[in-house]
Amino acid sequence: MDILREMEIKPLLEGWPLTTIIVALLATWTIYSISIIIYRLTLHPLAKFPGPKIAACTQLYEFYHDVLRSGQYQFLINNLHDQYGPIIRISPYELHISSPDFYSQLYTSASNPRDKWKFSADMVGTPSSFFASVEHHVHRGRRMPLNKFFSKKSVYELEGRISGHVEKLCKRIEEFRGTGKPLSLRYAFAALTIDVVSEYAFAKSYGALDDLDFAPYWMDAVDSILEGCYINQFFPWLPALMKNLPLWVVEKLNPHITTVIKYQKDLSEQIQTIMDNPEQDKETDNLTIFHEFLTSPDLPLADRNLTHFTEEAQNLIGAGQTTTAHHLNTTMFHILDNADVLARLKGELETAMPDPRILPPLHELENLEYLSAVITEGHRLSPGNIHRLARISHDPIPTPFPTPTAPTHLIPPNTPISMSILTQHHTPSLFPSPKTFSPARFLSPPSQDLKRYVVPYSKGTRNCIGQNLAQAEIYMALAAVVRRFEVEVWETERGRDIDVVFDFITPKASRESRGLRVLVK
Ligand code: HEM
Repeated sequence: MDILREMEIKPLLEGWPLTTIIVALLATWTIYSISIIIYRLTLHPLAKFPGPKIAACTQLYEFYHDVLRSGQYQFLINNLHDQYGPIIRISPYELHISSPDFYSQLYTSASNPRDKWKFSADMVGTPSSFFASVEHHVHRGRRMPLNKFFSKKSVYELEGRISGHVEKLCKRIEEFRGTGKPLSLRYAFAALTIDVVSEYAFAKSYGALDDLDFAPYWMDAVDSILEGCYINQFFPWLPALMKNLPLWVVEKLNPHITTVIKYQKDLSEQIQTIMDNPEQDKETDNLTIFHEFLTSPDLPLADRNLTHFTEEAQNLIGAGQTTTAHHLNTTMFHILDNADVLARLKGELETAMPDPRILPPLHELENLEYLSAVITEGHRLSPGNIHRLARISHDPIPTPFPTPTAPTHLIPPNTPISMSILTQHHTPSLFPSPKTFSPARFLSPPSQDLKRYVVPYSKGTRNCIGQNLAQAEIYMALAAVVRRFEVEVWETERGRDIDVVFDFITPKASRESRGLRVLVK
């Protein structure tokens, strides 16, 4: 075979100078690229949809804005909607929609299944997790065992685990009272959320609230993993390669990763112990997600292994920590930054918590009208997940927005279609002055209708599995901190420290941001 191949190729190339071969290859590549571009602009099923031509021609446009400019495409997409309308082509393959009424058509229940787009599933570098499962049925099988664990009922049952950590947070805040020493609420809240999610899911708190400085390395580690999300997307083989590199090389490339690797090792050991004896702890309070996985008939056999469990655990920690901490940090800033909001919230909490030392049960806090409005407005103004969430329908979807260039009103099947929570929450026709923090917009009678457009946890089969846990943390922490402490914002500016300027799936403020810092009086 080899001799035959040599005989065919050799005479063909013999006598050709190297430059001629390179020029021929380049010419072939150029002709191929031009043909692809012409196809994408003319005959491609998405050719009729509006949007910048450069985005339709090549994904390098997205690469430029998300990889080279660090998570900037989402913000540009918002501006592109002003220019091109509610449905736009943002890459050769993907459409983005800004019409809030389309949300429930895209993020649907199991009776109208959607797949995830592999390109966006690759962002987190955990291919065997349910978050990154592409096909609807694979996702269902992997997520099913945990649905019960994170249900509203389970959260109520485990309320004590959460409030215990809120009490610990308050004790730590107390240490700063009257000292004149600034307290980083950003790291304090992040410590709370990592302790809660680790205790809730793995029955083993990471003890970040016990650390003198609130273990900032946890948040920094999760942040640094998330900053790599676009690299993972464009080079999906990279996370697997990193896992196989010697530790010292990985540490050189990303010093924050040491915490994560150590934590993954701890987690693997804990999982292995449970795998060796899944019946252990069954009668105690120490049930973990791994017990659920191992004893659930729903989890496919192929997924009952250490790699799968570790990836699920890693996602829960990452998703559970930064998102909830972001809400607490941002919302607390806006409460303190708006004297009337603070006064009204304190008034409501004084009635609900006559003895500030006693935190009412969660269901009572959830019935407080103003606290609920503040929390919803916090989600609206600065949602914890701002990246566009792409879904694929195997059937064509009718679009309600006719455009001169897309007269068929049908989105072709198998097209990645995305919407973004940030775009939706900042729609001025629904939320006038969208950048203003105004809980009152959710108080007047039309508010119930307005609330359905606030979708911080997304919708449909792939909505946030941890939303009941997150809501519980947020209600308890805000109620306790606002009722018990007089705090004053310290050297924190909205533009520099709070407002979001990067989309790394979760939102991030400027590089100079130190988060919310306060003095406790
Ligand atoms: C304010 C807090 C939170 C916000 C705003 C939030 C937001 C979201 C959103 C928008 C999604 C959908 C992502 C997608 O479609 O790709 C999601 C998924 C997810 N969230 Fe959350 N989340 C929060 C808290 C939590 C917590 C506390 C946990 C952990 C217990 C968690 C675990 C997850 C997981 C595992 C998924 C993947 C669900 C799936 O693919 O089926 N989240 N979250």
